[in-house]
Amino acid sequence: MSLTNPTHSKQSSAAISIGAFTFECGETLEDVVLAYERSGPADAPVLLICHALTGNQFAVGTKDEPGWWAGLIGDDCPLDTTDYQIITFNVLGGCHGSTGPASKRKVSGQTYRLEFPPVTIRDMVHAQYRALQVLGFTQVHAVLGGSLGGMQTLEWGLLYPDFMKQLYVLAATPSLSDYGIAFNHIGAKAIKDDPAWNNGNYASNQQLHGFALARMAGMVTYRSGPLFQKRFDRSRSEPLSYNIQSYLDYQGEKIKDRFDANSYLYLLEAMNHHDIGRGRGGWKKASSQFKAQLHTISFQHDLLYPRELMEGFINEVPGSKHFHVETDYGHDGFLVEFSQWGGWVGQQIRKGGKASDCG
Ligand SMILES: CC(=O)SCCNC(=O)CCNC(=O)[C@H](O)C(C)(C)COP(=O)(O)OP(=O)(O)OC[C@H]1O[C@@H](n2cnc3c(N)ncnc32)[C@H](O)[C@@H]1OP(=O)(O)O
Ligand SMILES: N[C@@H](CCO)C(=O)O
Repeated sequence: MSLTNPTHSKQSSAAISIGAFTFECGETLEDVVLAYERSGPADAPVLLICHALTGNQFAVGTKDEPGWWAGLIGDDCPLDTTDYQIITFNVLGGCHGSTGPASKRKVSGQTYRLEFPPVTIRDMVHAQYRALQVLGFTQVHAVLGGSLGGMQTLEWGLLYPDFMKQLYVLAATPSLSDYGIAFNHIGAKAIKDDPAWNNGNYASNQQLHGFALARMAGMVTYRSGPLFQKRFDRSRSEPLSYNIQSYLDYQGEKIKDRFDANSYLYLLEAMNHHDIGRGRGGWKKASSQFKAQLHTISFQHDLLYPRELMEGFINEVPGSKHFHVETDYGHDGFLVEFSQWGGWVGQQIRKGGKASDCG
């Protein structure tokens, strides 16, 4: 294990080797590495955070580059780093330091690209479990995550039901809806039909116009009509271009700078395949197998994981709790407006203690 880029005495990022790992598909990779971020006192109970599709291990980040849950995590914040330590892994199949399609094979030095094994949500969880074992943990206090991170959280509760006391699933359902698969299909097709993609052997992410299109289609489902209406209201900065158009163009270009297209394809496929009922007699039967207390949070206007689907699921899980957030953000509500729902999470974690929010 190597420690790199520590930002202050209580926070560090590193990568850990879990050795040979056999995927659900039966393929084995010899030297699998998971990158992770760790904050808070080393002897405190662990809150394990699972990231979403284009997320990474930097949930906390640094002062100069705050992480994607920086407003939720910290001293006296809902995820309180005076009482808990926070650990976040970059998923197996990701592109921020964990082994994935953009990684190089150890012996030949060749990039895996499409020779990387198909990765499932269950593979991601098994790999993180192995990494936590290597780090010396036998239990965590809670597992939390939104979207793809919520799918991992659900699988954590079923694959390792005694490993945690609580689960927090934000904006995720027991399986991905046909509506979700439909948009993933449009995104995947936009990438694969781009000649520059070249069957995964692209010279550079920057050339992939199809990747930009995939992100643009995704962004429409991560936000909502009301948000776009309030933000843009048919406004234009140029005579022939609406601001919603330049916004989507901008988001499409931005993804190419921060994510690998093959990794994106693998993670879309993992989301499509996600189904807690697979091999467990269906999702209702699986729902009875959680031992940790399950908490779910839905977000108004979430087209992909709507409130009705989340509540239909949670009603099957005895002792579980649900919180619905009124927001214009839709699905991406789990990345913003922490003051709306962070207090509820903090209160549940602390079992009725103070419900602070840090901004
Ligand atoms: C849990 C996870 O792991 S998910 C991973 C987290 N993801 C990320 O951190 C990256 C993805 N980012 C996001 O999803 C968002 O930034 C959020 C949800 C964190 C915050 O969203 P918002 O505050 O609504 O900002 P949003 O991303 O929609 O847009 C702002 C950007 O669009 C640009 N923009 C806004 N309007 C326009 C326009 N009309 N034309 C061009 N660009 C525009 C802004 O300049 C800004 O640019 P910047 O990102 O370079 O600063
Ligand atoms: N907008 C987030 C959530 C997608 O589910 C992301 O890009 O990861």
